[in-house]
Amino acid sequence: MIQLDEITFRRRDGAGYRNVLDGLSWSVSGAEQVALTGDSGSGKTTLLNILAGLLSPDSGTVRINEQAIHTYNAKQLALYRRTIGMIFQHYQLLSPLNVADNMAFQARLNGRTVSHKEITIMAERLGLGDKLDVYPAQLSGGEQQRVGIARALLNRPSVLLADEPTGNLDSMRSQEVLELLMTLCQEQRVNLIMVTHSRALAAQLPRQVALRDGRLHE
Ligand SMILES: Nc1ncnc2c1ncn2[C@@H]1O[C@H](COP(=O)(O)OP(=O)(O)OP(=O)(O)O)[C@@H](O)[C@H]1O
Repeated sequence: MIQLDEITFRRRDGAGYRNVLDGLSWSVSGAEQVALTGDSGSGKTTLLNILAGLLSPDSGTVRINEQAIHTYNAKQLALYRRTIGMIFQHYQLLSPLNVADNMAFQARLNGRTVSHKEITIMAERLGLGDKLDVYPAQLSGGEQQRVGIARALLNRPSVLLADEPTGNLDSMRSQEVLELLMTLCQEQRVNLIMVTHSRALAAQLPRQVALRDGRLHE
């Protein structure tokens, strides 16, 4: 459950400032899957970063599952960030760890025990069943992307923020990864917010919103 009210976020623009987000309000119910679209520079990544607690709005309120994160201090935000999942175009896998350990990394960092069985099941679902012992450098871009998805989901997040999660993949792979992401989020009842430039991908999510002039349009 996400509730944003009257969010304003400004960036320096030449000599002055510009409101990238300008009185933005938005409500997303639990486990809803939403595609976030908008022109380049419209503020999509800024909005994801606010939802992730990486940026604070200049004004307005941000409630994620009843947590008023706009009131949080740095320590509280760090704890909050552990409860959400983030998938970015650059998957940031850890090169000295094999696929299995990369998958479990985030959950373990949060003190959650991840069994080998859990890792194996997730790997099978993502078509990585025979890759658990190999290292990121030996994987294709699509495989690395799927390890990133597994890592986020094994952490059992309540919200998954995905910024162009299929950005580096060809259209067939993008389609595959999107379908997996949607299915797994549905099964785990995870709120999925996915930024994409692709109309074809956006159209497959049950809800689409476009960021324009600092606000969201359904
Ligand atoms: N660190 C920064 N300092 C100043 N301005 C920034 C910074 N990061 C982004 N901006 C500006 O804020 C605006 C929104 O950027 P943002 O990255 O959120 O857009 P976006 O919709 O995600 O774009 P894209 O689709 O190209 O990734 C842009 O005008 C950008 O130039």
